[in-house]
Amino acid sequence: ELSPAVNFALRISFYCLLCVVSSALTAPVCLLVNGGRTVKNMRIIKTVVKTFKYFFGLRFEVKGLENFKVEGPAIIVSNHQSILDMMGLMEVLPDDCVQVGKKELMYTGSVGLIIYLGGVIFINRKSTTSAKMVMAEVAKTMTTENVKVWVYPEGTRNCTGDLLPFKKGAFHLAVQAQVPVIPVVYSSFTTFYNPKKNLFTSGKIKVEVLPPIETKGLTSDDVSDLTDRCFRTMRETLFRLSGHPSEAKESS
Ligand SMILES: CCCCCCCCCCCCCCC(=O)SCCNC(=O)CCNC(=O)[C@H](O)C(C)(C)COP(=O)(O)OP(=O)(O)OC[C@H]1O[C@@H](n2cnc3c(N)ncnc32)[C@H](O)[C@@H]1OP(=O)(O)O
Ligand SMILES: CCCCCCCC/C=C\CCCCCCCC(=O)OC[C@@H](O)COP(=O)(O)O
Repeated sequence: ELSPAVNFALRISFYCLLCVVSSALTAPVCLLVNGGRTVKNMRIIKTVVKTFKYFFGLRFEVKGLENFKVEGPAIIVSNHQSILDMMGLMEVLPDDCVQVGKKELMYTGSVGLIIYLGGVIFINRKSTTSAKMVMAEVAKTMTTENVKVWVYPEGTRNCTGDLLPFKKGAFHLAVQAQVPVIPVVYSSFTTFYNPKKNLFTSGKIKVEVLPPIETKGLTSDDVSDLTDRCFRTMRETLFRLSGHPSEAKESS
């Protein structure tokens, strides 16, 4: 019987190896099929990544996919718990949707290459000015190229079972492009995944795509309210999906 620490390290290493090897094998396919960096590669990447859950005994229960069916572009915002989120992302990712990621991801070898080929938008989190410039450019191109953009508004991974305060970039982007915000919430991983306790077992993840929040007519003055509204809705949903004790009491 392996100790929990060894077992955890082995499972995480296997996950990373799977990402590295699959990326190395998928990158040439993307290049052959689509010729270079394009969001179309995400369809190929998605097909590969959707098989990963079977290796780890993870199950996804998805509700509200119909909420993605908005006409034209949108900003999708979701909670970010772990590097495992990549599986949950690919489970529901709509076509023609790119993600915003930290630029450090570009330097992860084959994984960086596949992320680059998939059209991920890289931002420098250490420079608000340059991040804002990149986001403003995205606001323009998402309309002309008709793509959706997926942002993790917490800006970093957080596996506490709660949300970190939201950064405002995603909501500025939505208002600048006058496109709806679609929140997506994943139930807390804490029952089956906790790096501090060396816990990583099989488990079920509930996912809910919430109704789009319109931003037509909103200006930069409304960004804070929009951010708060999304935060509150997503936090309530997170607690409901995760069976949070205080929420469970309130709703019973
Ligand atoms: C085959 C197997 C292969 C595997 C392949 C898998 C592929 C999957 C790819 C998955 C990629 C996932 C990547 C995930 C990540 O990397 S998450 C981390 C990076 N993402 C983010 O950080 C996004 C969220 N962050 C933001 O939106 C921030 O707001 C940011 C733009 C980065 C700026 O950060 P910061 O300075 O910390 O921000 P604040 O929000 O506090 O803003 C400061 C003030 O500036 C104002 N602001 C912000 N943005 C804008 C804007 N666009 N226009 C105008 N003004 C803006 C903001 O309002 C603040 O001012 P006030 O306080 O309101 O006065
Ligand atoms: C051949 C060279 C090998 C290099 C090693 C590469 C190892 C890569 C291992 C695993 C890849 C996991 C999938 C990556 C996609 C998930 C993106 C992600 O979750 O990034 C974290 C970022 O959102 C927030 O960063 P921080 O929480 O602030 O930090």
